Amino acid sequence: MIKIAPSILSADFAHLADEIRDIDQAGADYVHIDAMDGHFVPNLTIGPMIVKAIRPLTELTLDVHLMLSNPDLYIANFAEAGADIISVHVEACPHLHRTIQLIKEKGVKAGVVLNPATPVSSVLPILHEVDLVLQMSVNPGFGGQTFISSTLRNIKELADYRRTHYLNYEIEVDGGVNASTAVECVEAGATVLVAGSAVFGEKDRTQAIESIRPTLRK
Ligand SMILES: O=C(CO)[C@H](O)[C@H](O)COP(=O)(O)O
Repeated sequence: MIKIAPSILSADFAHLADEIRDIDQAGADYVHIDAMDGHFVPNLTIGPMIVKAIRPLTELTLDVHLMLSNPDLYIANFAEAGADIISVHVEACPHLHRTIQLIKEKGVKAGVVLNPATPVSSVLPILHEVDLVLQMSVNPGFGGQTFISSTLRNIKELADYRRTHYLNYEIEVDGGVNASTAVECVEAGATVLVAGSAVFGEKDRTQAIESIRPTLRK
């Protein structure tokens, strides 16, 4: 089954608790939480305090995507706040292996993230250590952007590597995912689809989630 991870970046922050309960009842698998620092990406969003506030509202997996220049400084805070998965950008981690170990030592699943222009070769040495690889299909920082289809090549490469090396990491794709782009992502090998505006921009979240969840699987 393909997992759907609504990104709360597109939620109504004045009613965040209602938005979380709504996607929970609508069949979401993860709550995707984008933490941005105004330095690694040109936007400021969510910190550990918000993750802590969300934690008692749902038993869904809290999938935290750190778009921070120095993620090592904040991993403990996000883990203690209740994150289930913490993902860090390869472009932001000069000591990626150490950062991934730091996440795992906190008892949290570890993910590595690639920007659209980053080659898969940059994460090959860490793929046997991670639970998830997040392929950005837009340049990170904002919701509502157009899907960059050249990133499908990376998804295919990650899926091929997973198969040929008998690994189990999830392949998550984030940015411009909707009912039509979701099909190509899953055909390429993605197993988790992040969707912000395609879920929170719709009134009926059950229908929105089901229209994004393709039935086919590679
Ligand atoms: O990480 C992100 C932006 O950096 C968001 O999760 C992503 O853009 C989701 O929004 P949308 O589905 O509207 O493209």
